[in-house]
Order: sequence, then C-alpha cells, then structure tokens
Amino acid sequence: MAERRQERATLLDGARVAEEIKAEVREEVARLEREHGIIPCLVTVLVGDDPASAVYVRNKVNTSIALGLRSEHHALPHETSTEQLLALIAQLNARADVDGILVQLPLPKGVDAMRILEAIDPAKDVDGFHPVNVGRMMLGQTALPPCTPAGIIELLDRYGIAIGGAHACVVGRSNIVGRPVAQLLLQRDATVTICHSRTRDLAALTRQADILIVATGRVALIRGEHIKPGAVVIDVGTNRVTDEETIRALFGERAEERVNALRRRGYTLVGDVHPAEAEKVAGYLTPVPGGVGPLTVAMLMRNTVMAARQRRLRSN
Ligand SMILES: Nc1nc(=O)c2c([nH]1)NC[C@@H]1CN(c3ccc(C(=O)N[C@@H](CCC(=O)O)C(=O)O)cc3)C=[N+]21
Repeated sequence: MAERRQERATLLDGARVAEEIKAEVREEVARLEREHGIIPCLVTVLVGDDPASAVYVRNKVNTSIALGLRSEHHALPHETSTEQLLALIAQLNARADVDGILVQLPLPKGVDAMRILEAIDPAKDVDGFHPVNVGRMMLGQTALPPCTPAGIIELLDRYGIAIGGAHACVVGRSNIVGRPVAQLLLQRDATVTICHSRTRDLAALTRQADILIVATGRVALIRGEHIKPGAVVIDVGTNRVTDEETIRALFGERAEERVNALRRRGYTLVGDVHPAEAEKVAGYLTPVPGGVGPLTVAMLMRNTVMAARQRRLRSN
C-alpha cells in the first residue's frame, strides 16, 4: 500500500518553547541573585509612537519583570535627535547596573540608526546588532547572538529537527533576520541558500529546501508551490492585515476566528507564508502569531542574563 502523507503540517509551538526557555531564564536569574547578589537589568529605548513598536516593547518590559529582571524604559519623542540618543546611550554604557540596552527598531527617519547601534557597548548589546557582535558571530565566537535567529535555531533543536546536512533556504537578507540566521545555520552544517527580491526563480530554489525560513515582510509570498512536501517551514513574518477579504483567502475554513480578531482589534497578524496552502504541503510549520515572535522575546531575556554574567562575573 502506498504510504500516506499526513494531512496537515505539525505546528511548531514557539509560544510553548518560549515558555520553557523563560522558565530556565527565571531560574538562572534567581541563582544569580542568590549566589552573587546580581539582578540583571534590561533598558529599553523607544523613540516615537509607532503602535506596533509600542506593543513589542511593552511585551519585553513585562516579560523582564515576570522573570525577575530589572527593567528600565525610556520613551522618547519622535523628534529626538541622533545626538540626544547618543548621549543617552553613553550614559547607559557607563552605568554599572545596566546589563542590556535595547533600542527598538525602526527608528524615525531623522535618526542615524547605524550610528546608534554602533554606539552601544558590545557587552550590553543584547540584540546582537553591534558590528562587533555580528563579526564575532560570523567567526563562530557567538557572544550575544541576535534574538530571532537564535530563537529559530533553539526551536529546531528542541523539536529534534536535524540541521546538519539539511538544505536550508532563507528568503530575505535583512541584517536582523535573514543574514544572521543563514550564518547560524551554516555554522550548524546546513547547506544554505539565501534568496531575496532579485532572485529569479524563487520557487525553484525554495522547493529544494528541507528547512525553509521566510523573513521578508510580504504577506503570502510563500505559497504551496514554493514548499517541498514534508519540509520544515519557519515563518518569521509579522504583518498586520486589516481587510477581511485577505484574511478569508489566507485562512480558508479557519478564517472565522481571525475575522473575529480583526473586528475586535482592528487587525490580525499574519506571516509571509500562506497558512492554508502551507499546511497542506509542509511537514512542520510555525504559526503566526505564536511561532517565532515569542521566541524572540525569550532569547532577549536569555541574552540579558548572559550579558550580566559575562560582564559582571567575567564568565558564562
Ligand atoms: N531592537 C529591536 N529588537 C528586536 O528584537 C525587534 C525590533 N527592534 N523591532 C521590531 C522587531 C519585531 N520583533 C518582535 C518581537 C516579538 C514579537 C511577538 O511576540 N509576536 C507575537 C504577537 C504579538 C502581537 O500580538 O502583536 C507572536 O508572534 O505571537 C513579534 C515581533 C522584535 N523586533
């Protein structure tokens, strides 16, 4: 008898794995205080009033507090200058009680984001965005890895998905996800293809991937035809969709719940992967929300504790 493929992809429960990681971090925080009197402190900086950024930062603050970390938040007006931000960073760099500095992106157009990121002390760069940390990661000396890429690797590991020897295809080449996740996968001995907006035959490449990672910010860029049957699909997209028609097209028979969310909140979150089509082809799939997003926050907490240990105890 012919082997029957499973009807639907297994969902990779990022939210659950994030809870596991956070529980580990909480224990580590308690131990640091008990044994060394150290309470790691994360400082968040938000410039302007983008509503999505405000949600993300609040989530980071609340999670820090829930895990026993200290949290300090700076909300600055949209008009803040590069010089004013640099002055704040210099103060935070100099403070012995500050372990992690997170400047929420995107910054307003008037601010030179690269100058800001380069000004953060690499030892306090819990986002892993400073060129020194990016360079160290390239060399395999992963001091503070970027949170979303590190979270994706953690998710694959905790589900027992083999990376070594697999063909991993990354769609997207951003500094915060595409490039670094490709690098981490390479370090774990995957064969890595990086695709982007100028790639000629996207489907021909993505269809060869055992592990497909999509981080483009384009709703439903990846359809059923882009996916190798049984592949692991990691959807990093977090797009706010506000029209009911798109939601119905994306979720098929399961649209009702999403349409309700839209009516309640004014939007619903969707990824870069067409969920109804992907479920029929992929072997494993991360949902949006509840997939990669929560892992990003969990890894930020872990990085903050790691930064505290490395800087204050000179060990890890
Ligand atoms: N300096 C900096 N560091 C970042 O790590 C950073 C950033 N800037 N700018 C924006 C992106 C985006 N990002 C997310 C974090 C958590 C969720 C998350 O928890 N999402 C939930 C849903 C949240 C919701 O309902 O809106 C989920 O997917 O289940 C999503 C996206 C971090 N980023």
